[in-house]
Amino acid sequence: MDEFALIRALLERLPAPRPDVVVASGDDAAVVTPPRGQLVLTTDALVEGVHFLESTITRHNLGYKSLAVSISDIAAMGGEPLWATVTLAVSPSWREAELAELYDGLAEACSEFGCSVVGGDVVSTPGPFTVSIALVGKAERPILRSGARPGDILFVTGWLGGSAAGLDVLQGKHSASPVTQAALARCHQRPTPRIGLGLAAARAGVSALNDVSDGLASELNEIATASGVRCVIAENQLPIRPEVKEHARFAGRSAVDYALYGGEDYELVGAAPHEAFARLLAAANLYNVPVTAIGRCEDGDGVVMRTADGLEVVEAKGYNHFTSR
Ligand SMILES: Nc1ncnc2c1ncn2[C@@H]1O[C@H](COP(=O)(O)OP(=O)(O)OP(=O)(O)O)[C@@H](O)[C@H]1O
Ligand SMILES: Cc1ncc(C[n+]2csc(CCOP(=O)(O)O)c2C)c(N)n1
Ligand SMILES: [Mg+2]
Ligand SMILES: [Mg+2]
Ligand SMILES: [Mg+2]
Repeated sequence: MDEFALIRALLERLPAPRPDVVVASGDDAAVVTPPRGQLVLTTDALVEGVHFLESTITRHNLGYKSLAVSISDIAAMGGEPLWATVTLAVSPSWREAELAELYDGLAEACSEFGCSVVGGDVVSTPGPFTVSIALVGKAERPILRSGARPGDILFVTGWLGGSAAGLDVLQGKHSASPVTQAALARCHQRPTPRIGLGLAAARAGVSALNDVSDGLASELNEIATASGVRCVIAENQLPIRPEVKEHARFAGRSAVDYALYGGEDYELVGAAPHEAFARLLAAANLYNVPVTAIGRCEDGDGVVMRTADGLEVVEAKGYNHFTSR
């Protein structure tokens, strides 16, 4: 592979940039026109062997997911994505055609979510393949993790547990039916960042927001710590994906564990005063994605869950890069 021919071939896969991009790839840096409001910046890396294996994701879906997870962080700020840079550390085991497939997935996510790749870097590595994406977005009223107050309602968008159960399926741990397996694999490979609901949350006056990358337990603990509140959730209110319950029965695991500790669902979890929550629910009708109340914020600290047996402490023990393996 020639570095410069590779870059040209990859750029051909991308859609035309947004109108606010003055100079995209091709010069020393990109040039963009700043929007009104505030800018939000995020970056995340996906590493072969840690975030994916050849058996757990296609090249196309890896491109899609690597942008989707960064968009999810912008959504969790109540913002919308604008411009991305993409860094590839390519190991010798990868061929140009596989990188082109990855770029097709990236291009699909750019078109679907309205953002542009404006630059990047390609380097060789003796180590595992790595894709790292930096993303700039805009937010008129950024929603922090620290704004939750006692009395606020805790809520989560969409469905939980699908990604971790999907990873089980993709690693050969079978679940009930082929239809269930396909649905769970899709959750793992193609998460949908909740941009519309994040914007609706900002307009509604939601007080705190986070996205579910490491697991609901971890994200709620981050809100509790940043806001100085106690999060009290109810086990029987968690919106666990029905296919996860089916898979969990076959796997002999608890469906609630997938929801609390599995991670990579890229749903939004937040807190809102009653009136703001009512406004969010009304707006959510537009998006065909449920918004579910899962508990309340109280005075105190930490996260607890009401179960049939009483209150259980929910530790911050989701995915952790330095303790999970
Ligand atoms: N190497 C670093 N240098 C500076 N800040 C960092 C670094 N790594 C993480 N952070 C910051 O720490 C905070 C928490 O990072 P973390 O990666 O846990 O959040 P996240 O991206 O929402 O979660 P996830 O990576 O699980 O999706 C973020 O504000 C992030 O920008
Ligand atoms: C092969 C394989 N093994 C395990 C996992 C699970 N996993 C990896 S990183 C992570 C948290 C999110 O990443 P980050 O915190 O870096 O944003 C999770 C849940 C996977 N996806 N693939
Ligand atoms: Mg991160
Ligand atoms: Mg996040
Ligand atoms: Mg993480």
